[in-house]
Amino acid sequence: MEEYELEHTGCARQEAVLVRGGNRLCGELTVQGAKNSTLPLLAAALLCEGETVLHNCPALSDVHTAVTILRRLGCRCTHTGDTLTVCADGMTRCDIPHSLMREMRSSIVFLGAILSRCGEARLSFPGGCELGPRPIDLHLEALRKLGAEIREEHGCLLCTAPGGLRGGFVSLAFPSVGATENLLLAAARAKGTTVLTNAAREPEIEDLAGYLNRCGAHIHGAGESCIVIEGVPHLYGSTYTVMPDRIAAATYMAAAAVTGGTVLLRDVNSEHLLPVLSAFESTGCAVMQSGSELLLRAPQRLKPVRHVRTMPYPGFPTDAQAPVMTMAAVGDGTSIFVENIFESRYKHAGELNRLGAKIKLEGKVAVIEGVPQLSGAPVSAEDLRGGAALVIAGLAAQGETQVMHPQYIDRGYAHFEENLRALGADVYRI
Ligand SMILES: CC(=O)N[C@H]1[C@@H](OP(=O)(O)OP(=O)(O)OC[C@H]2O[C@@H](n3ccc(=O)[nH]c3=O)[C@H](O)[C@@H]2O)O[C@H](CO)[C@@H](O)[C@@H]1O
Ligand SMILES: C=C(OP(=O)(O)O)C(=O)O
Repeated sequence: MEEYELEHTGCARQEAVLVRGGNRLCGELTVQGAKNSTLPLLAAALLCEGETVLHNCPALSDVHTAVTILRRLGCRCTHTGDTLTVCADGMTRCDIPHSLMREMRSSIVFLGAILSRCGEARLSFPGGCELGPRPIDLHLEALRKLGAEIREEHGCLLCTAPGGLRGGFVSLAFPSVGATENLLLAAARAKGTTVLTNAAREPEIEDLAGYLNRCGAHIHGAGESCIVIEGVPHLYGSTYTVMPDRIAAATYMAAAAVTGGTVLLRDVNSEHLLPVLSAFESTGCAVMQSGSELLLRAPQRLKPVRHVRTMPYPGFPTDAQAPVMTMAAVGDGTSIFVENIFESRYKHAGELNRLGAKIKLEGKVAVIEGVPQLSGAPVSAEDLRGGAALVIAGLAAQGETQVMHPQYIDRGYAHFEENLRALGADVYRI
């Protein structure tokens, strides 16, 4: 075992992804473990006595940040390959510095876990990709229902749970993924029973509950709108395999699709992908599933995607909106997208237009008139999925595309260029 040092690139600002378009992508790929599952699972390690051993952790800068937070809290973190081992028995602190909080949105899920473990927590507001306002009012409201006292001072959240957290009734005004996770983490060891209604139903919630239950928690109904958590006094660290990343899978499918290619993905949970599979099928792609494998075969020219409306799970995931928009951009006809989750998640559209796409925006609606051919140009990633979408568009474009600020892509895709090269793409980090 070595001290944890995942080989994330932590790249400097002047780096770019260089794509020479035109190659048809063909081949096989094993999909990484889910970022959005790994991060709350690492926070869950704080609640456990003994070691948490997580297999299938992707090598991402966000995972690196989560491990840095854990180490700063006094946890021991080691890794072998994609297995991370965390022991929180020697935890010494209950605060996270602003510099780490602002690195990623998921830093906020440490709040529920630290509060439960220490009875107090001090941290600031989380950072992450700019997708419009991303308040945490629902997280704080939910934790207050469990007895937390939270004050905001100079941008810092000062949280205590005098007498410990107690179970309670919580109804979320919106099925927020992060607020649901924070509540599961806070309630798992609270005194008494917590009932959460209008909970997020994303598969990552089930993964978190699955791990906590393996450690001794009593959580019922994860994956449904009503979750019941009977608090237990102790949780014991366990071994667990992170679920496959449904958004990474959709991204590689889109990459193959825009090049008229064929890709066989391994380690996929097709059930989690149902909301996006119909979008692929509407473009004329053939999709075949067998066990944990999924085969996508794209036609030479895609049909339009027609309609995409992002919604909480089981609706179409907002995280797949940008990659799928690249397919609409080269489809034979007009597609209409409606982004219902985040206020400002179309920053990639203007950059796609630089590559020759025809996308018009009006509020939450994007109208995409497919063009037969994109043409390479310098563009800039403004967020994680938008950055991946620009690389995908570059694969379909004639000539060279340079995508600046690839550090966004490193937040969510492990070995992105390497994986695309394995499928035949001409793509390099420069
Ligand atoms: C690390 C992680 O898992 N990130 C995912 C998580 O983000 P995240 O957990 O931040 O997303 P939420 O489900 O909380 O946010 C959805 C919507 O609710 C709003 N909201 C949320 C919390 C709150 O306290 N108040 C509030 O108004 C947000 O501004 C947003 O408009 O779910 C999103 C929606 O599927 C995904 O795009 C992100 O990839
Ligand atoms: C928006 C995302 O992540 P985060 O919530 O961590 O910013 C994402 O994974 O697409």
